Amino acid sequence: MRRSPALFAGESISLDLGGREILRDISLSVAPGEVLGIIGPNGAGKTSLFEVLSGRMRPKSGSVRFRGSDVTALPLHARARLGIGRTYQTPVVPDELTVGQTFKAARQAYKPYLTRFDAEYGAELVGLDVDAEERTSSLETLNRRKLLLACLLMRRPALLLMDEPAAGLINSEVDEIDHLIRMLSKEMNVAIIIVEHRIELLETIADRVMVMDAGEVISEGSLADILADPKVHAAYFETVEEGALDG
Ligand SMILES: Nc1ncnc2c1ncn2[C@@H]1O[C@H](COP(=O)(O)OP(=O)(O)OP(=O)(O)O)[C@@H](O)[C@H]1O
Repeated sequence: MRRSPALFAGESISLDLGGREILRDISLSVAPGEVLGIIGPNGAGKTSLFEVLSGRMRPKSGSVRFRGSDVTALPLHARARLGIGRTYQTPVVPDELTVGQTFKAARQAYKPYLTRFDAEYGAELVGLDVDAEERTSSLETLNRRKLLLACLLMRRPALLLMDEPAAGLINSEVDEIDHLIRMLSKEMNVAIIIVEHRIELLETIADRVMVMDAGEVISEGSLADILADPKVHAAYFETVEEGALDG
């Protein structure tokens, strides 16, 4: 299959933290509209890789490229302005604010300031149906995730880095997130890199999957390819209970 040119790429990324090697020579790329899934046992380095890709950490070596430019030296907020959005494993909302105030803060986070219509567009995309006067602290996990995602989507990002977007959700809610990710990638051409523990979620949404273990990429390909890879089984069965990769 011929792949479209990369929108975003990490090239030979290595990272040390606290004197330990956390990431070693990791390369990846994603094209517009493509979903790349990243899995790996606990401590594999998935979140650390996101820190480097999003601009919260500088790698020891290697580079990050977006739309052909080297963005390795740009911090998170500068990458956000270019069109890179990131979501976190825990959906931390601004507790003191209402939903409406949160949208307003997001609209005015940086110039050009967005309008109410942009905020409505974001809320509509994610299907967020809550009162603007409601406090964000009273929202359930799914609506917290939707609110934070809406705040990103109102700026129409070209790339989303999503760290376990289904964490803390029940099955029907996971289906909603799954549907949303497919809509964003396939209908709106957003490139998405998603860290996910639940392999069944990747089955329906990921075009390709990359497996990490102990700071390295140990396998890459379709979900069927990586599930058939003995290296992946070895990495999982050494660290998680037997049967985690079945089904
Ligand atoms: N600030 C830090 N200083 C030192 N070591 C760190 C730091 N942050 C993470 N690590 C270590 O880096 C390794 C990779 O952690 P990371 O959180 O990136 O893995 P992960 O694959 O996201 O794991 P999980 O699935 O449990 O979230 C772990 O061994 C962790 O202890």
